Amino acid sequence: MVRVRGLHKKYGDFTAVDHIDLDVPRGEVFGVLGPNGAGKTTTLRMITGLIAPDRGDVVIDGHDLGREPVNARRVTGFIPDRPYVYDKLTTLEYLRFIGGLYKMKANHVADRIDELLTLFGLKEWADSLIESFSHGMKQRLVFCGALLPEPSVLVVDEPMVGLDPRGHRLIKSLFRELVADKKMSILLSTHTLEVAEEVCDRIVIINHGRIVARGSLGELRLESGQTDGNLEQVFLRITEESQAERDQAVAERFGHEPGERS
Ligand SMILES: Nc1ncnc2c1ncn2[C@@H]1O[C@H](COP(=O)(O)OP(=O)(O)OP(=O)(O)O)[C@@H](O)[C@H]1O
Repeated sequence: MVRVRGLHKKYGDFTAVDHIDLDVPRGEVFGVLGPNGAGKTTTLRMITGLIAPDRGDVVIDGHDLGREPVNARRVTGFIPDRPYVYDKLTTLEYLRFIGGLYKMKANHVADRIDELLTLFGLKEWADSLIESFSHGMKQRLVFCGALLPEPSVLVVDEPMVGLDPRGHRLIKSLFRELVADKKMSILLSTHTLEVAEEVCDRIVIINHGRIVARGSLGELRLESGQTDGNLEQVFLRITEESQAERDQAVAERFGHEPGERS
């Protein structure tokens, strides 16, 4: 499970993530939604330990990321928004390299690789150089690499980019299968709201680095007043309302600056 408390990150004077609290139990797909620049990637990268927060705590399966970074990362799989892979390796070399990093036993690595390449339709490219792969094939390979060590927490940033419709279907059903036996938690950020609607048990909506709504789709519908709406309608209503509240707060604050009063 994932427990996040008071996560905060500034870039210079700009606050990218502002006091985020999250709890993701095992067996749950948890969606992190928000407009461009809302702070989703920064939040997910802090949860995986790739960016250090200015303040706040992240605990992964009982391991505090600040105090036990290796133990916390050992159980975390990360699929970033762009597939960074070593182009000059073959599929097998790349996956064996990952197995080595996680100190997996060679026969277990071989079994897992076979299983994952079959699942992701890459078996016939096992000996091909990654540089010959399309964007979607690289994305499938990144999924294989992240799942190889059987993480208990999977953090996924924009998983659908580059995938064809068959890939979309595979990933959506895979997410539900991975959490079905309650051994894994998935934290997922996406702009593809149809995917979030289909796979997420609960959702937070972030805007300007802050959580502006959280709950199941049903709860978000109630909160937004869009009781029959789909997630897109609910998302647009909530983000528009939070933007209007923010604009009003800024106007009130700066509209009453001493120098501007008559
Ligand atoms: N390294 C950095 N230096 C300065 N500002 C940054 C840096 N990384 C992110 N930001 C800023 O922090 C804010 C949040 O960025 P982030 O990438 O987390 O947003 P996001 O919600 O993932 O957006 P998108 O949906 O467009 O991918 C943005 O305004 C971005 O410009």
